[in-house]
Amino acid sequence: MASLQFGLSSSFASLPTASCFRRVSVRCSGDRQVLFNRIAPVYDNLNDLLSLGQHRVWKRMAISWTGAKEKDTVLDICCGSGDLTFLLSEKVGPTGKVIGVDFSKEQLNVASSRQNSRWRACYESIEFVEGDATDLPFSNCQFDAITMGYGLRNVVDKKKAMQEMFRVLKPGGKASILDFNKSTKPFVASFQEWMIDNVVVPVATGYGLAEEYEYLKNSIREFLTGKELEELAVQAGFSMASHYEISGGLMGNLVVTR
Ligand SMILES: C/C(=C\Cc1cc(O)c2ccccc2c1O)CCC[C@H](C)CCC[C@H](C)CCCC(C)C
Ligand SMILES: C[S@@+](CC[C@H](N)C(=O)[O-])C[C@H]1O[C@@H](n2cnc3c(N)ncnc32)[C@H](O)[C@@H]1O
Repeated sequence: MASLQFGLSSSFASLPTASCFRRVSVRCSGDRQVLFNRIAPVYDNLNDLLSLGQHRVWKRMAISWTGAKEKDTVLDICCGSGDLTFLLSEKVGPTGKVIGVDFSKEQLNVASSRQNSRWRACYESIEFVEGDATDLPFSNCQFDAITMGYGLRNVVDKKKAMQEMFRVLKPGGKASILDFNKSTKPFVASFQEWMIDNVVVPVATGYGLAEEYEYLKNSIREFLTGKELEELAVQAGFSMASHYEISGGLMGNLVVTR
């Protein structure tokens, strides 16, 4: 046995170590949790750099579609570092209530640091909560409005996430779901993938996060088209569902009404 082990170990000795084949598996929820924990320290800066700041425009559009107003109680699902959570708090003000929920501890740590580092009265209304979009720790009909920015595409069970969104939203309330658009136009899809391959991943490689950002391409390929997202929302019980393409179809925003 020893010789066999020796033989095996000696033949393996010349092979590259497993770490050379480090591939980031992102098939299951736990893998995605690890991925977003890993990118948390650079996530905001890379979004600004790689979208030339445009992602802030897209997020403000998503907020405007919620109809959130002063004194509302609102929820940001898959809040990450809190971009949409902070924008919601500016809408509902200090008399409103905003909850940001995410399952990545590191993303929530960044969000809390941002909340503590720049004081605004409306930020006092924000609470960051660790939780899963497919099993929200909230009551039925608790929220006047909901946002979900670049989250649904990353959730493994999208149907359950949509059902949970329906459950916690008040009747007549709106949810605004911003994400990459899975375009049905070949040129748009090709441009999206070219940008990821030739701009996004090379830049991310400089941060040691090539595989984490390579995930983007397949996550969009495996996502739902705008029409399919509308169908998913209606199946979950929403009375209205409209998907709007933005920035030439690179991004999309689904607006649903309970
Ligand atoms: C805010 C944006 C993306 C957030 C985001 C979502 C994810 O699912 C990820 C998964 C894994 C790693 C990172 C992310 C992630 O950052 C959108 C803007 C940032 C994008 C990374 C840049 C996308 C570039 C566009 C394809 C083309 C932009 C053209 C023009 C500059 C507007
Ligand atoms: C691309 S980030 C988006 C963050 C933020 N909404 C924004 O617009 O920048 C996706 C976030 O979704 C979270 N996420 C993915 N799947 C989740 C799930 N099942 N439950 C809770 N959070 C999840 C990740 O941890 C990550 O913070």
